[in-house]
Amino acid sequence: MSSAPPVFISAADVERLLPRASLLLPGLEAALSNFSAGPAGGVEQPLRAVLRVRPYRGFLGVMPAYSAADDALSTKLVTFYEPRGDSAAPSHQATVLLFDPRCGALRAVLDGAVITAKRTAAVSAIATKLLMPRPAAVLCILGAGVQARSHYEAFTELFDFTEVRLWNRTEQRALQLASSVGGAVRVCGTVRDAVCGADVIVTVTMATAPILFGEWVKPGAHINAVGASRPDWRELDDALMKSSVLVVDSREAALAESGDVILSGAEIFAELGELLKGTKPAQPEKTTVFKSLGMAVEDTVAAKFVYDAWSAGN
Ligand SMILES: NC(=O)C1=CN([C@@H]2O[C@H](COP(=O)(O)OP(=O)(O)OC[C@H]3O[C@@H](n4cnc5c(N)ncnc54)[C@H](O)[C@@H]3O)[C@@H](O)[C@H]2O)C=CC1
Ligand SMILES: O=C([O-])C1=[NH+]CCC1
Repeated sequence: MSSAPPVFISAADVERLLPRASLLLPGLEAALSNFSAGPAGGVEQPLRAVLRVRPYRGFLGVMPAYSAADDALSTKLVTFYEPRGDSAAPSHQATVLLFDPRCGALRAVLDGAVITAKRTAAVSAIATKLLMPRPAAVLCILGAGVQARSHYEAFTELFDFTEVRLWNRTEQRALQLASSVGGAVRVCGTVRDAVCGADVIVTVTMATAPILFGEWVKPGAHINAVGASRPDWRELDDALMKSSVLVVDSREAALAESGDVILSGAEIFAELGELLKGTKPAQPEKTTVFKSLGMAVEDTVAAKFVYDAWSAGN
């Protein structure tokens, strides 16, 4: 049973087998609900271990999870490094190991970068579906890297925005992203101009201090706060954190890892899984923040999706 060597699934093959983040929505919605159901939900997921690579301002995260509903066992190894002008390497690199949960044998080694990009955008889309104002016309993305692209692709597929705005710390990078995607994107020179009147805002930067301020945000807007995954890093200011209904992927992780949550002292209203289960109301009429840190079980769901498609000969 354990003798077959593991398969290696490259980034190109993950992209081919998982062409759209939206394919993950049913599996991720179920996994988020199961996670928030506690032990009865059958998700085993410890807080990730994050090791510092101090001389290089880098981090290595180890993210294991088992999902009984999916009967899938995996761990992701993800490195993320603060921006350095001299490095051509992507800021985030990842590998997912998928095991046979029945015997512990390693079945697949998958490139984790595409999985991370797509599952994160899919989870933001799940939160947005529940929390965005109705109607929602203007989407604003702050950041122009890997996650900015995956969020642009998922959100323009799933929602009917009439305008998409983009801001990045270096405008050139925003212009490059805007010209490489299919649709019309307005590149803005300041965060304030970009978010003014926006219905849905996505923050996907490597910022370590707030870039988005509550006074600029339209009441009732929904924000997906995806960056700032260290306890001393910020993307959102205290005013925005404290005046919004705050939804997180994992309470435990938010209280241990999110500078926006810890340093603002904002109260967590619910986990996304609780909104999905209906045990907490979504409140789309209010200003809402979904603080995403990324969960191992999301990678488990995505890796199993890709491995099953690969095994089926697709
Ligand atoms: N919540 C989740 O599940 C996940 C969150 N992330 C986080 O999302 C964020 C974006 O990740 P990627 O797109 O992969 O990174 P990336 O390196 O591809 O893009 C980062 C973007 O942030 C900008 N940036 C860099 N330093 C900045 C600063 N000090 N202020 C404002 N902008 C700055 C860069 O110009 C670039 O456009 C990161 O914070 C990352 O850790 C990444 C993966 C999963
Ligand atoms: O979930 C994830 O893979 C990550 N979250 C923050 C950095 C990487």
